[in-house]
Amino acid sequence: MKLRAGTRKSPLAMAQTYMVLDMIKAAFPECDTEIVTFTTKGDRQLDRPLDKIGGKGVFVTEIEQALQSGEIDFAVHSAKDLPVTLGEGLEISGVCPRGNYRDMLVTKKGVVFNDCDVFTVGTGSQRRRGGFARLYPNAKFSDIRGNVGTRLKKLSDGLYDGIILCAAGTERLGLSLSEYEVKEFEPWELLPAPCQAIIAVECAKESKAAEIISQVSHKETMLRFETEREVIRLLGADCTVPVGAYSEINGEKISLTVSDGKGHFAQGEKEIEKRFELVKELTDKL
Ligand SMILES: NCc1[nH]cc(CCC(=O)O)c1CC(=O)O
Repeated sequence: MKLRAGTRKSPLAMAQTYMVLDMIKAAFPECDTEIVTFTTKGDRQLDRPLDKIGGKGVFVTEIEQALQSGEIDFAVHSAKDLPVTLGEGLEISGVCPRGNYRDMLVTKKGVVFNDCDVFTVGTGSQRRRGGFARLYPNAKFSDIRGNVGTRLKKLSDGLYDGIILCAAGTERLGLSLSEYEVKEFEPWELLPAPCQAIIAVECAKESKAAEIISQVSHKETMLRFETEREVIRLLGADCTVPVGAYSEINGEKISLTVSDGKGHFAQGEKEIEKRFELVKELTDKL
Protein backbone atom coordinates (compact mmCIF):
# COMPACT_ATOMS: atom_id res chain seq x y z
CA MET A 1 0.00 0.00 0.00
CA LYS A 2 1.25 3.44 -0.94
CA LEU A 3 0.11 6.83 0.35
CA ARG A 4 0.84 10.07 -1.49
CA ALA A 5 1.32 13.13 0.71
CA GLY A 6 0.63 16.62 -0.63
CA THR A 7 2.42 19.65 0.76
CA ARG A 8 3.79 23.06 -0.04
CA LYS A 9 7.47 23.19 -0.91
CA SER A 10 8.69 25.48 1.86
CA PRO A 11 11.34 23.97 4.14
CA LEU A 12 8.92 24.11 7.10
CA ALA A 13 6.12 22.40 5.15
CA MET A 14 8.57 19.69 4.03
CA ALA A 15 9.92 19.15 7.57
CA GLN A 16 6.36 18.82 8.86
CA THR A 17 5.48 16.35 6.11
CA TYR A 18 8.46 14.17 7.07
CA MET A 19 7.20 14.22 10.67
CA VAL A 20 3.86 12.84 9.51
CA LEU A 21 5.56 10.21 7.32
CA ASP A 22 7.64 9.13 10.35
CA MET A 23 4.47 8.70 12.41
CA ILE A 24 2.91 6.55 9.68
CA LYS A 25 6.07 4.43 9.22
CA ALA A 26 6.38 3.85 12.96
CA ALA A 27 2.88 2.38 13.16
CA PHE A 28 2.66 0.87 9.64
CA PRO A 29 6.22 -0.09 8.56
CA GLU A 30 4.88 -1.77 5.41
CA CYS A 31 3.20 1.42 4.18
CA ASP A 32 4.98 3.13 1.26
CA THR A 33 4.87 6.90 0.96
CA GLU A 34 5.55 9.53 -1.67
CA ILE A 35 5.59 13.34 -1.46
CA VAL A 36 3.87 15.51 -4.06
CA THR A 37 4.73 19.22 -3.75
CA PHE A 38 2.53 22.18 -4.66
CA THR A 39 3.16 25.85 -5.28
CA THR A 40 0.09 27.66 -3.99
CA LYS A 41 -1.19 31.17 -4.64
CA GLY A 42 0.15 32.13 -1.20
CA ASP A 43 3.64 31.05 -2.26
CA ARG A 44 3.51 32.83 -5.62
CA GLN A 45 2.33 36.22 -4.32
CA LEU A 46 5.01 36.98 -1.78
CA ASP A 47 4.90 40.73 -2.21
CA ARG A 48 1.43 41.32 -0.74
CA PRO A 49 0.03 40.85 2.77
CA LEU A 50 -2.06 37.69 3.20
CA ASP A 51 -5.33 39.44 3.94
CA LYS A 52 -5.06 41.26 0.58
CA ILE A 53 -4.71 38.10 -1.52
CA GLY A 54 -7.56 36.02 -0.10
CA GLY A 55 -6.74 35.07 3.48
CA LYS A 56 -5.73 31.67 4.75
CA GLY A 57 -7.24 29.73 1.84
CA VAL A 58 -4.40 30.86 -0.44
CA PHE A 59 -2.15 28.11 0.93
CA VAL A 60 -4.61 25.22 0.70
CA THR A 61 -6.98 25.55 -2.27
CA GLU A 62 -4.76 23.83 -4.85
CA ILE A 63 -3.86 21.07 -2.39
CA GLU A 64 -7.50 20.44 -1.48
CA GLN A 65 -8.35 20.09 -5.17
CA ALA A 66 -5.69 17.38 -5.47
CA LEU A 67 -7.24 15.56 -2.50
CA GLN A 68 -10.69 15.76 -4.04
CA SER A 69 -9.47 14.46 -7.40
CA GLY A 70 -7.55 11.60 -5.75
CA GLU A 71 -4.17 12.84 -7.00
CA ILE A 72 -2.93 12.69 -3.38
CA ASP A 73 -4.14 10.69 -0.34
CA PHE A 74 -3.47 13.19 2.43
CA ALA A 75 -2.27 16.75 2.85
CA VAL A 76 -0.09 18.16 5.61
CA HIS A 77 -0.89 21.65 6.89
CA SER A 78 0.04 24.00 9.70
CA ALA A 79 -3.30 23.92 11.51
CA LYS A 80 -3.24 27.64 12.21
CA ASP A 81 -3.12 28.37 8.48
CA LEU A 82 -6.23 26.29 7.72
CA PRO A 83 -9.31 28.26 6.66
CA VAL A 84 -12.48 27.86 8.76
CA THR A 85 -14.18 25.67 6.17
CA LEU A 86 -12.42 22.81 4.44
CA GLY A 87 -13.12 21.68 0.88
CA GLU A 88 -16.20 19.54 0.18
CA GLY A 89 -15.83 15.95 1.39
CA LEU A 90 -12.58 16.63 3.30
CA GLU A 91 -11.75 16.39 7.01
CA ILE A 92 -8.82 16.69 9.39
CA SER A 93 -8.24 13.02 10.16
CA GLY A 94 -5.30 13.44 12.51
CA VAL A 95 -2.70 15.70 14.12
CA CYS A 96 0.90 15.39 15.34
CA PRO A 97 1.81 16.04 18.99
CA ARG A 98 1.74 19.80 19.49
CA GLY A 99 5.09 21.58 19.23
CA ASN A 100 6.31 24.70 21.03
CA TYR A 101 3.27 26.99 20.63
CA ARG A 102 4.96 30.11 22.04
CA ASP A 103 5.55 33.22 19.98
CA MET A 104 9.01 34.65 20.34
CA LEU A 105 10.69 37.97 19.65
CA VAL A 106 13.91 37.47 17.72
CA THR A 107 16.45 40.31 17.59
CA LYS A 108 20.11 40.57 16.67
CA LYS A 109 22.65 39.36 19.21
CA GLY A 110 23.09 41.82 22.04
CA VAL A 111 19.89 43.72 21.24
CA VAL A 112 17.32 43.57 24.04
CA PHE A 113 14.34 45.91 24.20
CA ASN A 114 12.32 47.24 27.06
CA ASP A 115 8.91 48.87 26.89
CA CYS A 116 10.39 52.39 26.65
CA ASP A 117 12.34 51.72 23.47
CA VAL A 118 11.04 52.66 20.06
CA PHE A 119 11.74 49.81 17.66
CA THR A 120 10.29 48.23 14.52
CA VAL A 121 8.95 44.68 14.53
CA GLY A 122 8.37 42.76 11.33
CA THR A 123 5.03 40.96 11.50
CA GLY A 124 1.94 41.06 9.32
CA SER A 125 -0.21 39.41 11.97
CA GLN A 126 -2.82 41.69 13.57
CA ARG A 127 -2.94 39.34 16.55
CA ARG A 128 0.80 39.62 17.14
CA ARG A 129 0.74 43.38 16.63
CA GLY A 130 -2.08 43.87 19.14
CA GLY A 131 -0.66 41.52 21.75
CA PHE A 132 2.87 42.80 21.39
CA ALA A 133 1.85 46.47 21.59
CA ARG A 134 0.35 45.76 25.02
CA LEU A 135 3.74 44.48 26.22
CA TYR A 136 5.83 47.07 24.39
CA PRO A 137 3.74 50.24 23.90
CA ASN A 138 6.44 51.97 21.84
CA ALA A 139 6.89 49.20 19.30
CA LYS A 140 6.18 50.01 15.64
CA PHE A 141 5.20 47.38 13.10
CA SER A 142 6.05 46.66 9.52
CA ASP A 143 4.75 43.95 7.14
CA ILE A 144 6.88 40.90 6.48
CA ARG A 145 6.24 37.88 4.24
CA GLY A 146 8.25 34.86 3.22
CA ASN A 147 9.26 31.66 4.94
CA VAL A 148 11.02 31.44 8.30
CA GLY A 149 14.55 31.46 6.81
CA THR A 150 13.77 34.50 4.65
CA ARG A 151 12.40 36.35 7.66
CA LEU A 152 15.54 35.70 9.70
CA LYS A 153 17.65 36.89 6.76
CA LYS A 154 15.62 40.12 6.58
CA LEU A 155 16.27 40.63 10.30
CA SER A 156 20.02 40.06 9.83
CA ASP A 157 19.97 42.52 6.91
CA GLY A 158 18.61 45.18 9.25
CA LEU A 159 15.17 45.62 7.66
CA TYR A 160 13.62 45.32 11.13
CA ASP A 161 14.83 45.63 14.70
CA GLY A 162 13.01 42.42 15.60
CA ILE A 163 10.64 39.81 14.20
CA ILE A 164 8.06 37.58 15.87
CA LEU A 165 8.03 33.87 15.05
CA CYS A 166 6.41 30.80 16.52
CA ALA A 167 9.07 28.71 18.31
CA ALA A 168 7.84 25.46 16.71
CA GLY A 169 8.83 26.69 13.26
CA THR A 170 12.55 27.16 13.94
CA GLU A 171 12.63 24.04 16.14
CA ARG A 172 11.21 21.84 13.37
CA LEU A 173 13.63 23.36 10.87
CA GLY A 174 16.50 22.57 13.24
CA LEU A 175 17.64 26.20 12.95
CA SER A 176 20.05 27.41 15.55
CA LEU A 177 19.17 30.87 16.85
CA SER A 178 22.47 31.19 18.73
CA GLU A 179 23.43 34.25 16.67
CA TYR A 180 20.21 35.97 17.75
CA GLU A 181 18.60 37.14 20.96
CA VAL A 182 15.36 35.23 21.63
CA LYS A 183 12.57 36.04 24.05
CA GLU A 184 9.74 33.51 24.25
CA PHE A 185 6.31 34.63 25.47
CA GLU A 186 3.99 32.54 27.58
CA PRO A 187 0.34 32.41 26.42
CA TRP A 188 -0.75 34.88 29.13
CA GLU A 189 1.75 37.42 27.77
CA LEU A 190 1.11 36.97 24.06
CA LEU A 191 -1.80 34.66 23.29
CA PRO A 192 -0.92 32.29 20.41
CA ALA A 193 -3.02 31.89 17.28
CA PRO A 194 -5.64 29.15 17.62
CA CYS A 195 -3.99 25.79 16.80
CA GLN A 196 -0.51 27.31 16.62
CA ALA A 197 2.22 24.61 16.49
CA ILE A 198 -0.27 21.88 15.56
CA ILE A 199 0.30 19.95 12.33
CA ALA A 200 -2.98 18.81 10.78
CA VAL A 201 -3.43 16.03 8.26
CA GLU A 202 -6.33 16.39 5.85
CA CYS A 203 -7.93 13.47 3.97
CA ALA A 204 -11.03 12.65 1.99
CA LYS A 205 -13.68 11.46 4.45
CA GLU A 206 -13.91 7.68 4.84
CA SER A 207 -10.84 7.06 2.70
CA LYS A 208 -8.23 4.40 3.52
CA ALA A 209 -5.76 7.24 4.26
CA ALA A 210 -8.22 8.80 6.73
CA GLU A 211 -8.41 5.52 8.60
CA ILE A 212 -4.62 5.19 8.83
CA ILE A 213 -4.10 8.82 9.83
CA SER A 214 -6.77 8.66 12.54
CA GLN A 215 -4.94 5.68 14.03
CA VAL A 216 -1.61 7.53 14.33
CA SER A 217 -3.17 10.83 15.44
CA HIS A 218 -2.18 12.30 18.83
CA LYS A 219 -5.37 12.22 20.92
CA GLU A 220 -4.68 15.04 23.38
CA THR A 221 -3.55 17.40 20.61
CA MET A 222 -6.70 16.52 18.64
CA LEU A 223 -8.88 17.66 21.55
CA ARG A 224 -6.97 20.94 21.76
CA PHE A 225 -7.18 21.31 17.97
CA GLU A 226 -10.97 20.82 17.96
CA THR A 227 -11.42 23.24 20.84
CA GLU A 228 -9.29 26.05 19.44
CA ARG A 229 -10.69 25.54 15.96
CA GLU A 230 -14.20 25.97 17.33
CA VAL A 231 -13.07 29.41 18.53
CA ILE A 232 -12.20 30.37 14.96
CA ARG A 233 -15.48 28.95 13.70
CA LEU A 234 -17.57 30.92 16.20
CA LEU A 235 -15.67 34.17 15.81
CA GLY A 236 -15.46 33.83 12.04
CA ALA A 237 -11.76 34.49 12.16
CA ASP A 238 -9.52 34.88 9.15
CA CYS A 239 -6.26 36.78 9.14
CA THR A 240 -8.11 40.11 9.31
CA VAL A 241 -9.68 39.09 12.66
CA PRO A 242 -6.90 38.91 15.25
CA VAL A 243 -8.19 36.05 17.37
CA GLY A 244 -5.98 34.30 19.90
CA ALA A 245 -6.74 31.02 21.65
CA TYR A 246 -4.86 28.57 23.81
CA SER A 247 -6.13 25.42 25.49
CA GLU A 248 -4.52 22.93 27.84
CA ILE A 249 -5.66 19.59 29.19
CA ASN A 250 -5.38 19.01 32.93
CA GLY A 251 -6.59 15.52 33.81
CA GLU A 252 -10.34 15.32 33.01
CA LYS A 253 -10.60 19.02 32.26
CA ILE A 254 -9.66 21.43 29.52
CA SER A 255 -8.81 25.08 30.14
CA LEU A 256 -9.14 27.72 27.45
CA THR A 257 -8.15 31.36 27.02
CA VAL A 258 -9.51 33.39 24.11
CA SER A 259 -8.96 36.96 22.94
CA ASP A 260 -10.52 39.04 20.22
CA GLY A 261 -7.65 41.39 19.47
CA LYS A 262 -9.43 44.39 20.99
CA GLY A 263 -7.86 43.70 24.35
CA HIS A 264 -10.75 41.54 25.58
CA PHE A 265 -9.86 38.20 27.14
CA ALA A 266 -11.94 35.36 28.54
CA GLN A 267 -10.72 32.31 30.37
CA GLY A 268 -12.38 29.19 31.76
CA GLU A 269 -12.22 25.46 32.38
CA LYS A 270 -14.68 22.57 31.92
CA GLU A 271 -14.78 18.79 31.59
CA ILE A 272 -13.25 17.70 28.30
CA GLU A 273 -16.63 16.42 27.00
CA LYS A 274 -18.03 19.93 27.46
CA ARG A 275 -15.26 21.62 25.45
CA PHE A 276 -17.57 23.09 22.78
CA GLU A 277 -19.84 24.54 25.47
CA LEU A 278 -16.75 26.12 27.01
CA VAL A 279 -15.84 27.71 23.69
CA LYS A 280 -19.39 29.06 23.26
CA GLU A 281 -19.42 30.48 26.78
CA LEU A 282 -16.06 32.22 26.44
CA THR A 283 -16.58 33.60 22.93
CA ASP A 284 -20.00 34.96 24.01
CA LYS A 285 -18.21 36.87 26.79
CA LEU A 286 -15.88 38.69 24.38
N1 LIG B 1 1.99 31.69 9.25
C1 LIG B 1 3.18 30.97 8.96
C2 LIG B 1 3.38 29.82 9.86
N2 LIG B 1 2.52 28.79 9.86
C3 LIG B 1 2.95 27.87 10.77
C4 LIG B 1 4.11 28.34 11.34
C5 LIG B 1 4.91 27.57 12.33
C6 LIG B 1 4.23 27.31 13.64
C7 LIG B 1 2.97 26.50 13.59
O1 LIG B 1 3.02 25.28 13.28
O2 LIG B 1 1.94 27.04 13.95
C8 LIG B 1 4.39 29.59 10.78
C9 LIG B 1 5.53 30.47 11.05
C10 LIG B 1 5.28 31.40 12.22
O3 LIG B 1 4.15 31.76 12.51
O4 LIG B 1 6.26 31.80 12.86
